[in-house]
Amino acid sequence: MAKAGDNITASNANWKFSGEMVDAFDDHVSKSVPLYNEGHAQICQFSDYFIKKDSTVYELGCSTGTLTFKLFNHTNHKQAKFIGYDIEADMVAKANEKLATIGAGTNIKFEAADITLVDFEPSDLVVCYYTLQFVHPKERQYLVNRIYEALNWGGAFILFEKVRYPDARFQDIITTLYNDYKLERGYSYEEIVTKTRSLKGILEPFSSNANVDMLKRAGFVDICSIQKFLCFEGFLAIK
Ligand SMILES: C[S@@+](CC[C@H](N)C(=O)[O-])C[C@H]1O[C@@H](n2cnc3c(N)ncnc32)[C@H](O)[C@@H]1O
Repeated sequence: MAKAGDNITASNANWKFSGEMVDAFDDHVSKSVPLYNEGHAQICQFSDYFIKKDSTVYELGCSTGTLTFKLFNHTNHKQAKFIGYDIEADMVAKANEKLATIGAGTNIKFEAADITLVDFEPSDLVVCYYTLQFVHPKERQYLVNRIYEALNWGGAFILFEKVRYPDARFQDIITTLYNDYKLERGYSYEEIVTKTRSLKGILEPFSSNANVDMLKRAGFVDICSIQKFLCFEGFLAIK
């Protein structure tokens, strides 16, 4: 195991969202994902158009629940139902610990579940914030199809993903600039390489176009890009 920054250790092709990672996660993700907090704020602003008093709202891959809490705190519709799923029981335990301390009542629920297997109820808003990239490509289209099916007419799917660029020159430039971004945030060369190696076969970004094509194949017609910084992009798709 080698250092991947923020007290996280990792090894080749073996990145994990469990164990020691859980306590370090909030710090690590907000430092390593550009515009992490700004993306959350933007999603809260968009959510005003979709969350109603009888809505069900999903966060798929909720980790420690940070975004679900922000959505709940932001909305005027506290009666709406918020469901956060994460495949890692350790992450869900942390989210539930936070839920117990803020006492948000029973409208927020965190559950350990594989989002490729859960049955979704009709929903007005589904958010996947840097999660779909960890779902194996063979499962991804099927999951997005089911998200589309679960959405009520007029409901939204907000998808943020690490993305690839359409040709080698752009990809090369962006990868180098993202490495610079991490160096500027205090990560060492060793930590940056360790993390990159640990994500082999685990984080598989699609290009921007491939994400849009996947959304279209699922049935979405109205799709727009809502944020982009280097290789990090957010999409809003409305059913
Ligand atoms: C980068 S984190 C998401 C960050 C979070 N949305 C936020 O705003 O802080 C990705 C999360 O997706 C979860 N995940 C990956 N594959 C999953 C799956 N098949 N089902 C549920 N959760 C999954 C991981 O356990 C991890 O907690």
